[in-house]
Amino acid sequence: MSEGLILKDAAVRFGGREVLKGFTLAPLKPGEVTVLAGPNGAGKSTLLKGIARLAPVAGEMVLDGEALSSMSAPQRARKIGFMPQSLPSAASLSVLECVIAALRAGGAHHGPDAAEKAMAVLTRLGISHLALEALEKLSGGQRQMVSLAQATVRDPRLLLLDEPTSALDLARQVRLLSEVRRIASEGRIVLAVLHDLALAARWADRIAVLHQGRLYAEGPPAEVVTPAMLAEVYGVEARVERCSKGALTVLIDRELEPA
Ligand SMILES: Nc1ncnc2c1ncn2[C@@H]1O[C@H](COP(=O)(O)OP(=O)(O)OP(=O)(O)O)[C@@H](O)[C@H]1O
Repeated sequence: MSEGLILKDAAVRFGGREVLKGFTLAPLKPGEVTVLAGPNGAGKSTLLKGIARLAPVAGEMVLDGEALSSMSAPQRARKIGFMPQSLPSAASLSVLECVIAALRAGGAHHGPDAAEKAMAVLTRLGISHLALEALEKLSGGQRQMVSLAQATVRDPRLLLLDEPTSALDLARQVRLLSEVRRIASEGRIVLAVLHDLALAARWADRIAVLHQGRLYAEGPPAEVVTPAMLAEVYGVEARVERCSKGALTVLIDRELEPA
């Protein structure tokens, strides 16, 4: 059995419009973090939803040798953790209850150890002090950390993250991405949408750039994040500078006139 996630010719149509067009990626391997980047409306969330079977997707999607389309919903829930772009807002539940509900969504952990497991995840993410707070009272950044707790509490084989750092301050961005790297290092597969390419370059093994529903480029960050890509895909004139430890700085000089 081949381990990893295979995405071949993924396509999504909404009405008559083709949003994702024959998207194929080199196999995503356990232990690796792949960042999916691209401009607004490129199709990134649609691809993640398609993998999680929350959007009507065609093409081949195979996880550890098994087609996602042939799995039952509970099987998929056990194998895939999905952190959506929109933050959780189940107002009447506490943080702990939300995370326990996410744990039970996979069909396992109905016993008293569910609370213990949920608390362990909250502690790892540094938000155990929020356990008994109502979700509606949390800040956007706090809710985003709860959303990660929900996506990871079932120890999924495949973790899909849609702009997981968009509401986080600098320290919590590092905390979240460190946790994501730790999860990957346990032999899990991670695919995350990030807009911040410098952040992506610092934390990802590979970056895939989606442009107008198609794969534009993929590879190690230093090979993918180039002034030519930034001009063609994002329409900006930019400089890319290498820093220490392989990190990149992206300096945007101006928006280019449309061709
Ligand atoms: N349910 C839907 N019905 C119709 N069109 C949709 C639906 N969901 C997304 N789209 C369209 O698909 C295109 C891609 O949207 P998607 O949300 O995947 O983009 P994205 O790359 O995640 O963008 P962003 O960076 O702004 O979050 C957009 O043009 C959007 O309007």
